[in-house]
Amino acid sequence: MSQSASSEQRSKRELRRGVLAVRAALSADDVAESARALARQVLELPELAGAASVAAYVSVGTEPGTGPLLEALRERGVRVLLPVLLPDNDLDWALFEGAGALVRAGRGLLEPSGARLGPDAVTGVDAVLLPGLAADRRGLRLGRGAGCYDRVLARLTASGAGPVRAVLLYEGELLAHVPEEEHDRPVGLAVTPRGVHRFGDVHRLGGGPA
Ligand SMILES: Nc1nc2c(c(=O)[nH]1)N(C=O)[C@@H](CNc1ccc(C(=O)N[C@@H](CCC(=O)O)C(=O)O)cc1)CN2
Ligand SMILES: Nc1ncnc2c1ncn2[C@@H]1O[C@H](COP(=O)(O)OP(=O)(O)OP(=O)(O)O)[C@@H](O)[C@H]1O
Repeated sequence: MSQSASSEQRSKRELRRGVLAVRAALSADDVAESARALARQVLELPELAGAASVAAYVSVGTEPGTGPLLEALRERGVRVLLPVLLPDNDLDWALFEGAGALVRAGRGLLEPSGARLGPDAVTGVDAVLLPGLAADRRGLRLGRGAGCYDRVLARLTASGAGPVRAVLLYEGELLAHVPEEEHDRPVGLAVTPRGVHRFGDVHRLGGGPA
């Protein structure tokens, strides 16, 4: 198990490098245009139509952009929770209260400056929009490698909460296969600037909600 896990870990590292190199070549205009398109795609999701609360993230650099999306969700009256990175790589959460209430944090991140709601706050939302670097047709997702969102997905499962889980990606990051470790849990959909990709329950691995 440790043998195959470490080869999967090496594959994950290589894949992350490749995706980040492609993202690094995007211009600021590319990122801004994609962010607008991504906002349109997410806002049109029927899965989000009745959502009162959504957990999202504040994009930085060339990540799939969430700026226009965060503003639009807030305008809709949606309660938007944003992550705050904890020293052990778990995530705390605080409310999005406008771009002016975001502060520079470690590791190049922008985080909300308001009251912390606790790591379990994410179990009370209707939808979670996850950052990621790639996903495959089973819905398995590759993240930055700190395991932050693996913890979030595990926490959702453990609590029995069933929010929509959607990873935001660029189109080219939808792959036939991403390396899989035992702790990986699938998401339900991927949203890109071009469209929505729903992953069938038939491919769902053990541990997820029915
Ligand atoms: N915009 C954004 N916010 C997010 C995440 C994310 O991927 N994107 N996260 C997703 O989990 C969480 C923060 N987790 C992080 C974990 C590790 C590193 C990190 O190791 N950064 C490198 C430099 C940048 C990089 O490699 O991409 C470092 O500090 O060396 C950054 C964020 C919550 N907030
Ligand atoms: N539920 C969990 N609790 C604590 N640590 C975990 C959990 N799930 C995974 N991890 C740890 O997180 C580390 C990174 O895992 P992995 O490489 O799959 O990250 P990732 O999914 O790419 O990143 P992220 O979840 O941050 O987006 C691994 O060492 C793994 O053991």
